[in-house]
Amino acid sequence: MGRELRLIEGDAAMRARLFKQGAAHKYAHGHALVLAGGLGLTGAARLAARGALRVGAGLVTVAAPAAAMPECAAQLTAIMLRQVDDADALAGLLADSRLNALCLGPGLGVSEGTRQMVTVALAVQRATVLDADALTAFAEVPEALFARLHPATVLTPHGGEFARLFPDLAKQGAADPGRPPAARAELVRAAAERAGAVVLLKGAETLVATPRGACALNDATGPRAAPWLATAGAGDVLAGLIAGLMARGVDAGAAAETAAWLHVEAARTVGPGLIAEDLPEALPAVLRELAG
Ligand SMILES: NC(=O)C1=CN([C@@H]2O[C@H](COP(=O)(O)OP(=O)(O)OC[C@H]3O[C@@H](n4cnc5c(N)ncnc54)[C@H](OP(=O)(O)O)[C@@H]3O)[C@@H](O)[C@H]2O)[C@@H](O)CC1
Ligand SMILES: Nc1ncnc2c1ncn2[C@@H]1O[C@H](COP(=O)(O)OP(=O)(O)O)[C@@H](O)[C@H]1O
Repeated sequence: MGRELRLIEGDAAMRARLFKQGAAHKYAHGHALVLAGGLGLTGAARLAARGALRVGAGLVTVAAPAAAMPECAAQLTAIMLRQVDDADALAGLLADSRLNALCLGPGLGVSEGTRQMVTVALAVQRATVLDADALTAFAEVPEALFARLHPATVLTPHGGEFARLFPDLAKQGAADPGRPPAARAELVRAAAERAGAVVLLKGAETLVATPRGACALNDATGPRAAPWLATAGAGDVLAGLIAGLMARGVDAGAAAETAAWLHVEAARTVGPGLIAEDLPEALPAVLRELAG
């Protein structure tokens, strides 16, 4: 018999981890850092950063290379901005241990520079989300990535990215939407065990597996269907939501599950016509409804 596949729900445990209490100041709610790509490529990181801020990280900073600083500065207000041109500069910035959750990948580019930044980020052993180009950059050398991962890392591949890192598991149908989630869950568990990190495989039926063998389903079919979530940048926002929750101290598995659930609720609040920018802005209504 297969192992349990839990359904992610907006329950009391989720409420307990989402709502801020008491008189704590902003640093008590964590500081998320989102790495941005070059000129003209910063939209994805800005979407992620906005998600991190809306989900309650106390502070969010975007780090961008020199050429992209004016573009970011023109677009960011509550979100802070720092210049980071390469892996050495990132290492310098990370000397500030208050930057407690990192998000790398959206719009970052598939390059040696991205691999070096991922390596630096993983070396400091802080809560980290790796998405998009941070995954694709290791397509030729997935074992080099897995060797550096730690349990506070969340990988958020879509089906294509999953196949680049786990080609054998993809061939067995891990990301095949025609297969039942319970069958796919075993393959996503195998991915998480191999990687030594949480793996969130995106789709209408998103699966979240931990390296210890737990697996949960965020079901966006049937009554929770939100097909309009298949829009450019939606996954970038999801990566930011996870980073924001981890900045607040939520562990990797719970952060991935909670973010996936909120993401679909936000999409359902907006409805058809949704674009990625709408997702962070829909969060206050989702959180209000969840609070009851
Ligand atoms: N506003 C912005 O700035 C935005 C910036 N963005 C940034 O762009 C960068 C590239 O990201 P990306 O995801 O668009 O492209 P890529 O990594 O080449 O993968 C796409 C290929 O994979 C395959 N594929 C298979 N299954 C799949 C699935 N389930 N879902 C999706 N794809 C699937 C499929 O190939 P096929 O199967 O069709 O041959 C497809 O052609 C990245 O940095 C991202 O952050 C975007 O987020 C958009 C908004
Ligand atoms: N048919 C669908 N129904 C519900 N959610 C979907 C559907 N298709 C994709 N999604 C969600 O939309 C997001 C797309 O992310 P991704 O593929 O990374 O796009 P991008 O790179 O443009 O941000 C994921 O969170 C995924 O779970």
